[in-house]
Amino acid sequence: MDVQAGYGRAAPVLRGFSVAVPAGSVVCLVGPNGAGKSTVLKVASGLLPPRSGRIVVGGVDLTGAGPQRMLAAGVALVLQGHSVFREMTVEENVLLGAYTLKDKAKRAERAAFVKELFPVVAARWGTLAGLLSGGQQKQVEFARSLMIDPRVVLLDEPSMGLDPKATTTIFEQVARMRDAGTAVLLVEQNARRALETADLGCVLDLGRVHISGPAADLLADPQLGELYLGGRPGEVNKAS
Ligand SMILES: Nc1ncnc2c1ncn2[C@@H]1O[C@H](COP(=O)(O)OP(=O)(O)OP(=O)(O)O)[C@@H](O)[C@H]1O
Repeated sequence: MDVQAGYGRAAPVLRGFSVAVPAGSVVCLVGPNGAGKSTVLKVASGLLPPRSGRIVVGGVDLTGAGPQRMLAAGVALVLQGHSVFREMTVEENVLLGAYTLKDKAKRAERAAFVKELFPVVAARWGTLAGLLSGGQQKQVEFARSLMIDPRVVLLDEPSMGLDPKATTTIFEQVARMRDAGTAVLLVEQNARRALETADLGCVLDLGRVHISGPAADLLADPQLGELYLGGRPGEVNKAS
């Protein structure tokens, strides 16, 4: 809430930024390159302490908490690109997400849950993760992030580098995570597709919220479409 944040002595990237991610919803952050979308995720996951403002998780003020405390409070981060360990099996990769869970029964329960949620993960459980396609690896990362039963998952560009078919699957899986009870804060270059999956959208510009509201309203706003979503859906080049 009202977060100012930046890097080193440089001018702030976030200048009084606020976003709420209600339980059971996907919130999509949209904005031009360099607007600070990834920075929001770094602040929310405890990787970058805010210069001012507050971070509240489930009603508890966690401002200044590092990544480990944020994780313990139920904030999981899925990084941009691929972070599976290619030489380890899918099972080993997924179970890494549960290293803070000491209770074996709870670990097994969560593993069964993520296998049900992500059928590909279950089907390739014993396979080396490096042998999976990019979209399948991303689902392994989703499954790993859900092992701690997080309140909120932060997703940084999950469709990056994926072909259209894999992108569709990934957005379907984001919706399934939400439907299974996890709140999601999603950053995507593919803003239109992401807003189609999201419940709420928030446009970030110059370090502040430019506009926020139901994702469907943002998608329907012609001005936003021109500025941030690469034109209207299905719009053809009028000059041709
Ligand atoms: N580790 C860093 N050190 C210094 N400056 C950084 C660092 N990471 C990001 N920045 C700067 O912060 C600003 C916002 O970057 P950020 O990655 O949050 O934007 P973004 O909206 O996610 O952009 P993109 O869509 O291009 O990924 C940029 O000007 C960037 O150069």
